[in-house]
This record gives sequence, structure tokens and C-alpha cells, in this order.
Amino acid sequence: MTVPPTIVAPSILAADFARLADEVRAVEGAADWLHVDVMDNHFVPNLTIGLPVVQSLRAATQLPFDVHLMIEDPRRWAPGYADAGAYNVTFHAEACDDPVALAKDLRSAGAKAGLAIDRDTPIEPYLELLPSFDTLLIMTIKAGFGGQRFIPQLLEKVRAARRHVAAGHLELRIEVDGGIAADTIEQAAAAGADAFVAGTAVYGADDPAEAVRRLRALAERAISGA
Ligand SMILES: O=C(CO)[C@@H](O)[C@H](O)COP(=O)(O)O
Ligand SMILES: [Co+2]
Repeated sequence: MTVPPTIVAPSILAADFARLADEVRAVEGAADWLHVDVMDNHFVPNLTIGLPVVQSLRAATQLPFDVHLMIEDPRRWAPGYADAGAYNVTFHAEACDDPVALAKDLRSAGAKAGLAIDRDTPIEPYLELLPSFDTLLIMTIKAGFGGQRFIPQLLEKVRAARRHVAAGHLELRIEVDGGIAADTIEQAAAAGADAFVAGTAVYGADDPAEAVRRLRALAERAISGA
């Protein structure tokens, strides 16, 4: 698989769940990854979908799945998503006492491994773990719900992560998630993010595929400094 320089990942949390396969196909050809938010009503106070839905959806699209686990006990559940064909499986640092061991399990199961950092979690303690990961997901809201307002102060974590990645020559995606839209994506890209989750901004648009293309163009313009 060729690796695009900028990833846009529509979050199906903002899609119409009664028409999920159609909603996914609406962004196929425009999106790079499909972001799948799994919530268990314990780690976050919201409940979404789980493994059976991901397994069924896997057959409905060619898009790589970017699974974002907002669950307790990710060591029990995360490898199942890799087995179901997820491209990238991201779990929260706050929910896991041995993130490096789980990253190894995910890679052994054939997936990329992602570490997520919620709004109130500092990034510094996790920087030294990053060589074990393929993706670092930095929440730009408090995890749990779509449609929240982007918190620009959280981009300081993105800047710190980008500096660390550059200094260590790490191969790591820095993904931002929460409130990413046409008026916020450029700041996130300029701070050093290169993967962008967007739920409301994509599925709330009249033309979701066009919304994805527009977001990517804005991010690429900010990254190139144009
Ligand atoms: O993980 C989450 C929410 O916890 C996100 O992936 C949201 O689904 C993003 O939605 P928008 O903020 O783009 O509406
Ligand atoms: Co998410």
C-alpha cells in the first residue's frame, strides 16, 4: 500500500448508522482511512459499536479501518479488531498499564499500533514509548462524543510530539481527533499533525466526499507553508 503524505479519516460516528454501508461508500475514493469510534460506556460515558459491526463493515468497503478504542481493558479486546482486518488499532494510554506490550500484540496480529492521549493527559510520559507505535492520536477534545468544539491549546501536545518525532527520526503518524473542520484543520497541520479525523465536518456536509477533498487541500496547504 502506498503511504499518502496526508491522511483524512472520516469518523462514522457522525454518519447515519441505519445506512452505514452507504455512508462509508460515500467517502470511498476520497478518504484515506475510515475512522471507527468504539466506546464502551465505561472508559467514556457513551456507547457506540463493537466488533460484530466492524467485522460486517469490513466486507463493505476497501477503505483501511482506523479503529479508535475508547474502552477499558484494551488488552482483552484490541487484538480482535486486528484479526477483523483493521489497518490501525488505537487504544488509550489512560486505559492500559503496558502500552508497549499491547502495541507488540497488535503488530503481531498484522495491524498498525496506535496510542491515544485524551484531553487531560500530558504527552511527556509517553514520548519515550513512541518507537513502539505507528500512530499517535492526540485528542483535540475530551473523548466521548462527536460534534464538540476544537480546543486549540491541545495543539501544544502535537508540537511536542512533532519535535520528538523529528529529533528521533521516528516513523509515526500524528493524528488529531475532535472538532477538525475547515476552520481548524490548518492550525492542526501547521502544529505538526499529518492525519486528521473529521466526523461532523464530513458527514454533516451535503457532499461528504467533497468535504474530505477540501479538508485535505487545506491541510496540505498548511503543511507546505503556502
Ligand atoms: O473520538 C471521537 C470522539 O470521542 C471522534 O472521532 C469524533 O467522532 C470526532 O467527531 P467530530 O468532532 O469531528 O464531530
Ligand atoms: Co475518534
